[in-house]
Amino acid sequence: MEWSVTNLACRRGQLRILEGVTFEVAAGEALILRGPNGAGKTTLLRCLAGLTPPLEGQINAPEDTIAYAAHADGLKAQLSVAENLAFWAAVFESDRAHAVETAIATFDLETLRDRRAGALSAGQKRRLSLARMVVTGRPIWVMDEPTVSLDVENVARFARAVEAHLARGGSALIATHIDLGLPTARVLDISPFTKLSGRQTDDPFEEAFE
Ligand SMILES: Nc1ncnc2c1ncn2[C@@H]1O[C@H](COP(=O)(O)OP(=O)(O)OP(=O)(O)O)[C@@H](O)[C@H]1O
Repeated sequence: MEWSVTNLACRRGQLRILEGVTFEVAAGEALILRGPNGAGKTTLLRCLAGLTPPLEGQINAPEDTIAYAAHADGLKAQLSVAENLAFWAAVFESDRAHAVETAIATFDLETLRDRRAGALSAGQKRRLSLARMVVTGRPIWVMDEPTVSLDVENVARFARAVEAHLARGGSALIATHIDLGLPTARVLDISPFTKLSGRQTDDPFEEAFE
C-alpha cells in the first residue's frame, strides 16, 4: 500500500520538534529513518502511530493500516509467548490461529511458545515484540530501533521478515542506527526537518500527563 506524509509538524510533550516532514513510501518499500540522537525519529514514529497528534500536516494513509513497534517491548509478563500473540490477534481482529502460528514461525519462537514473557531473555522478548507486527496483519510497519538486543542471526531473521512483508505489498519505516542488510531500502534523513528551537521553557514532565 502506498502512503505518504505531507508537511507534518510533530511535538513531544509541549516541544515542537519536527516541521515540514514530507515523504512518500511505495508498496513493497522500506524506508530507513536516520538522524542523530534527539533529532526526532521517535517523535515522528509516535506521531504516525497516533500517540501524539500532529500539530500540522497530513498522514495520508487509510485508518487502521499502521502498526507500531515502540522502543519498549510492551509485553504482558504473566502471559506465555503464544498467549501474548493471541491477545494481540484479538486486539487486531486477525485470524487468530493462522496469525499466531505465522508469527511464531517467522521469529523462531516455537520452543518458547509456552514460556511466560516475563521469563524471556532480552533478545527473546524483542523477537516476541516484533512477532506482534506479523499478528496485526497491518500493511504499514513503523518500528523504533527494532534490532536492539538481537544477535546477528536474529537481525538477519528480522530482515527476512521485513522482506517477506514487503513482498506481500507491505511497507516499513524503520528507525535504526545499524545496517539491517535490506539492499533495496531507501534512507530518510530526519535532520532537515528538526526544528532548532531556542531555549526550552516547557514543563519537562508534560509528557507524563498525555
Ligand atoms: N518525554 C519528552 N518530553 C519532552 N521532550 C522530549 C521527551 N522525550 C524526548 N524529548 C525531546 O524530543 C527531542 C526528540 O527526541 P526523539 O526521542 O524523538 O529523538 P530520536 O531521534 O529518536 O533520538 P535517539 O536516536 O536518541 O533515540 C529531543 O530533543 C528530546 O530531548
